[in-house]
Amino acid sequence: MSLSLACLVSPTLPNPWPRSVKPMRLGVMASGSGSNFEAIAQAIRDQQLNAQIQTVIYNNPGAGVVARADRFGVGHQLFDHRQFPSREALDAAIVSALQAADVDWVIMAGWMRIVTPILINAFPNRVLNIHPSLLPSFRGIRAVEQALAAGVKVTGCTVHLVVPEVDAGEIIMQAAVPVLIDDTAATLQQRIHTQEHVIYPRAIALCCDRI
Ligand SMILES: Nc1nc2c(c(=O)[nH]1)N[C@@H](CN(C=O)c1ccc(C(=O)N[C@@H](CCC(=O)O)C(=O)O)cc1)CN2
Ligand SMILES: NCC(=O)N[C@@H]1O[C@H](COP(=O)([O-])[O-])[C@@H](O)[C@H]1O
Repeated sequence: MSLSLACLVSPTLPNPWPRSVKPMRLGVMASGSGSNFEAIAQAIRDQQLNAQIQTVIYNNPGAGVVARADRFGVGHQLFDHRQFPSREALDAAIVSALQAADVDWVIMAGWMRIVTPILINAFPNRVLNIHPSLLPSFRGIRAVEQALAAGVKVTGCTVHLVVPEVDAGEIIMQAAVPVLIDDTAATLQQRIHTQEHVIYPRAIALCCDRI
């Protein structure tokens, strides 16, 4: 099955793909709370995902992902973007850390910085991102607020490959949620989050088993 068909695959179906014998080695990049990191780590613990998280890269001191990583015994490294002279310098440092951890896939889980070809080209077709809309609608930051402002009745989340153009890479999997009449950004974000935590581990399993 080509990956482009994968977006038709229900995230709730049992994974029909054969498991890789060797666990895939993941590097997770996060800027915030880390609930998607936790969903991935829990899926691994539950043997729903044949992978291991080698390291968590985060850019905001005090990000909630640190405590979650500690709870799962996963190491973490701070790369505060404000301490680097350029995007390129930040990305080069992150690439070195990811390569030192010998990761196969880079998993962006709420990484709120635009990355450069330095990072993307270091892991060709091996960088994934989760976005809180049904791409190509509502690219960029504040996608949930964009959907509310647009008055759409259905939105959702998307797992896609990362390319230099923001939120424009091949779509791997999507899930839709209704927008309710009394939704706030917080209530809609929560509904989307629930679906993110379902599809991200599934999408990673799909991608890792295609190698
Ligand atoms: N080259 C790419 N970089 C990133 C992608 C991508 O597809 N290509 N996905 C994003 C994730 N993302 C949306 O899903 C996203 C995150 C952040 C931004 C952004 O404009 N960031 C600003 C800073 C915003 C802030 O600090 O609050 C910036 O980097 O200047 C856009 C899209 C991850 N990166
Ligand atoms: N444009 C990127 C973007 O908005 N990403 C979003 O950040 C959140 C991170 O939550 P988490 O830290 O709890 O995983 C997620 O909802 C993800 O879709």
